[in-house]
Amino acid sequence: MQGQYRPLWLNENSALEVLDQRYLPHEKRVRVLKSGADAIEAISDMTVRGAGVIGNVAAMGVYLLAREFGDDKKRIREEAMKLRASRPTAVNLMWAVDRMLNVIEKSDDVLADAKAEAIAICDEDVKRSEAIGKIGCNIIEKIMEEKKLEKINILTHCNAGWLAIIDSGTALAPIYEAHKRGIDMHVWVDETRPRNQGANLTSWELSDAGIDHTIIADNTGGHLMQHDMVDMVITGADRVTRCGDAANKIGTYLKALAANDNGIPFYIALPLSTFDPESCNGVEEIEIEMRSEDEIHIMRGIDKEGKAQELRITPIGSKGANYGFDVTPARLITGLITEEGIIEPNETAIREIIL
Ligand SMILES: CSC[C@H]1O[C@H](OP(=O)(O)O)[C@H](O)[C@@H]1O
Repeated sequence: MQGQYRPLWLNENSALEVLDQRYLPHEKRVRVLKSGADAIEAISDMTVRGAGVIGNVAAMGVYLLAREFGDDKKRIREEAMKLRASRPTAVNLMWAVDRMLNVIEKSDDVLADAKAEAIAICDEDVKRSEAIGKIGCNIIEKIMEEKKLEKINILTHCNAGWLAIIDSGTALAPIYEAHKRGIDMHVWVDETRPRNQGANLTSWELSDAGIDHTIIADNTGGHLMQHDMVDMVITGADRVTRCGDAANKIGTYLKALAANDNGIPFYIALPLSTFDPESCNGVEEIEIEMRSEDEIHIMRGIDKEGKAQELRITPIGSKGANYGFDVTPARLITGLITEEGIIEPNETAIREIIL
């Protein structure tokens, strides 16, 4: 299951190797995960991140638990529950652990079945992201036709490329497909404070693919939209309720408001595994991850000599509040791009597909 654009793979000893996303774009470091505890740590400290990949690593983490605890299904389940709680917002994590545990429950050969299921979950994401790419690209072409555009400007927030869902992502999948189809395009990349997934990861992916892009400070999008410099917005999602509210990286909601005010189409791209049928009102029902305030106070990067540095940018003593996600209400979303087609963000349309 190793491919050029895979952020995780099994090595020859069947241990899990992951691309350590904390060091990108400056260093391509690989971390080896040998146990369920390693997988929990890698998800919590954001060695790996992005809704889909968190789910993949969680699935592999359950397989690693099977390697540790053999046929002891009770122990595997207990440890898997810790894995399930390693980040609270992205629903793919819970979905993947539950799917693994269902297979293990019925299995007579726990290790072999766990390995096969974890690989299947990863491989299915390749198909999902490919389909999202094609379906989303058709929308890009439609918008260009309607607006008679020769070149399209797309804004994206955070990173929802192949580092987040193998092999081409969710929000970036239509952009990769458009590039393949030879569409003239430019991407505005929100830096995505405080962890800078846009500035560090999306820009790295797009540079590697040779796609024209510009990194902007998070607060720039509204201004660009007022001046007709954005034709559409596409983001990923960590959890979408059965009524169409979408939790995504903090700051997404403000972009959706600005897009709505300026009549700009705002799409969310997601695999069906990101839907949460249990919840409806996302603002009230989705748990928002709170992360360490250090991520607000401290910037990481490299100096002129290429040496890694951490710099405190706030006064010692000032408090920081680090909300990881926000919820964009369905009324601000033009459409949900999924592997099954475009879904309107409302309960009737979503129920038809997921229930
Ligand atoms: C495929 S969705 C990617 C998704 O992941 C982000 O969160 P994080 O970097 O904290 O895992 C974000 O909300 C993106 O849209």
